[in-house]
Amino acid sequence: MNRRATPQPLDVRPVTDAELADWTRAVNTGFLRPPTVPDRMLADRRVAFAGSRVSGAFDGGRCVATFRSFDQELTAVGGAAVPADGISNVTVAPTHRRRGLLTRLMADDLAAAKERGDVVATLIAAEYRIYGRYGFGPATTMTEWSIDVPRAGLDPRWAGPLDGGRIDFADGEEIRRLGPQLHERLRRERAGVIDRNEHWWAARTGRLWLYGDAWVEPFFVVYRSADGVVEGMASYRTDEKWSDAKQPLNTAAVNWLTAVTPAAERALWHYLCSIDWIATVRTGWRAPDDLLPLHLPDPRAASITTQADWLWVRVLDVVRALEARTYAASGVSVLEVVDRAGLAGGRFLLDATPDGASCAPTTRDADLTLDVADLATLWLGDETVGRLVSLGRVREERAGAAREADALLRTSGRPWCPDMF
Ligand SMILES: CC(=O)SCCNC(=O)CCNC(=O)[C@H](O)C(C)(C)COP(=O)(O)OP(=O)(O)OC[C@H]1O[C@@H](n2cnc3c(N)ncnc32)[C@H](O)[C@@H]1OP(=O)(O)O
Repeated sequence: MNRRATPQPLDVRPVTDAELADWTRAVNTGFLRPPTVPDRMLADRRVAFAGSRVSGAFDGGRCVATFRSFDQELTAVGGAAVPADGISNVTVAPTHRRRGLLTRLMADDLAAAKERGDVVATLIAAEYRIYGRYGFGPATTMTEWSIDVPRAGLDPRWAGPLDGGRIDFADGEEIRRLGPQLHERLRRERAGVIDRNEHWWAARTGRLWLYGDAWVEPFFVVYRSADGVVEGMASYRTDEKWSDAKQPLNTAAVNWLTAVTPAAERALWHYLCSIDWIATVRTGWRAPDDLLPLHLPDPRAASITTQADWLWVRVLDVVRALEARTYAASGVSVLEVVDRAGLAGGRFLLDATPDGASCAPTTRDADLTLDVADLATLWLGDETVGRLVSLGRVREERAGAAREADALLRTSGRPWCPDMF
């Protein structure tokens, strides 16, 4: 008789230290990477994941689903950081897909994050259609440009900043020493930026091997102002490519570039676009309103290679999320927030002024009805209420309410999350 065995219930739970190798093989399998986990990478992951909440699903002792979350800080509009539940390493083995494993892991993690008091959860989505069902909305956009250096029109004889500032090469040790302070300055100013812990700097300077192939040292440069203050930094790698006619066709690919003053930003891009042999600069993950193209005498030399949703946010606490950000004007808006998961929904009165805001549950009539995922999309300022009304995603309960809400939520720049996690 041809009878199928009754499936055993899957064991969904936190992963023990001894199971980390099996868990990491499962992550690699889910991400279509060679499953082998080199000993050094495993040891380094153990260090980097020490504070993480690592969980998985097991079938007959084998790891078939993975999930990791960790404490993160996300900068809201205006510069205040909110506690976030950063989510990463989400995989379900192709042999166990579409049985609700991700849904179980996500529900457990979001409930725990809410319980801990996190204001939002965050992730970078592999595919657009996975996470909306769990209340996440796309909250920042990433743009990458490719710069055709000979067409850009920057002075090729440039020999460094003319404002008294200077650019110097740095080694990994210097980047680990100087980088964290620079990033702290960036994240006090820019909505969407997340914190970088010591493991982030260790992994980007060869101290920890967490992902991908073995370490290849990039170039690091630091910009200092005339009075010696570090205001910018970049990491980039280059290839070796020459045409048959012996013309250099090399590319400089930026891993990350941080600048906290206009002078630093101008100088670092000019530097990258005037390195001998470099014909193309790939900018890495920038904000869609990055000034870069306009730094070039011919902005058309910068063509967009990628533009896509980047950081996804899930609001867990509407009151704290709305009170954490700043507002462009004074006004009141009553929001009916719909949350199918029952974590954050309700009707809230936002009373905003440029000097501060309060938000509280209310029984007043709603001005706008929206899903918790759309609230996340609006929260960092990368979208407008008016556009979401046109898309049929936000319902205007009172004529003019969308325009009034946009006047409050409007921001002068778009949010930017420079990091993948
Ligand atoms: C933050 C990050 O780490 S992003 C990385 C995400 N991981 C990947 O993309 C790796 C490859 N994919 C996978 O590992 C898995 O397919 C996952 C993790 C995306 C989904 O896991 P599953 O356990 O199959 O999801 P689950 O069964 O809980 O699905 C729940 C619902 O989401 C839907 N869904 C799941 N994955 C997708 C997808 N990629 N696209 C569209 N819908 C999806 C399912 O169809 C299901 O819908 P239904 O309830 O209407 O039937």
